Amino acid sequence: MPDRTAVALVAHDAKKDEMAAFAVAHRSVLAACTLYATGTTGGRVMERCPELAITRLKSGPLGGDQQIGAMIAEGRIGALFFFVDPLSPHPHDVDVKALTRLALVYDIPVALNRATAEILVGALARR
Ligand SMILES: O=C(CO)COP(=O)(O)O
Repeated sequence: MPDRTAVALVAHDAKKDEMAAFAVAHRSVLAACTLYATGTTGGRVMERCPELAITRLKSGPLGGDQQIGAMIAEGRIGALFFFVDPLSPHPHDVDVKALTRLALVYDIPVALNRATAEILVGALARR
């Protein structure tokens, strides 16, 4: 069983402002979770929410997406918030695909956009 209290935050560059705003809006729910993030996303969220303890992994293009994917495979992540930019090319597109694929393989809740994230964070709040 995945660690249901552990949450990963990932956002493409064009979605980082949205991820930071999402974290601000739901900081109390997120504070009750064990938080992991890819490097730049984690930095941006911590700028806005310095009270959140976030373990920052490598930046996505440098392996951070793969690190989170490996944690999912190990049962160490219970939910993934991954704000995807569908309108830009990404040099590490294969890593992005691998991360979302592993989230499906291990059947963890995944929010790929803000609308779904609002629903998922509500579910986390009720746990
Ligand atoms: O590239 C990413 C997702 O694919 C996210 O990585 P950063 O948070 O380091 O920008």
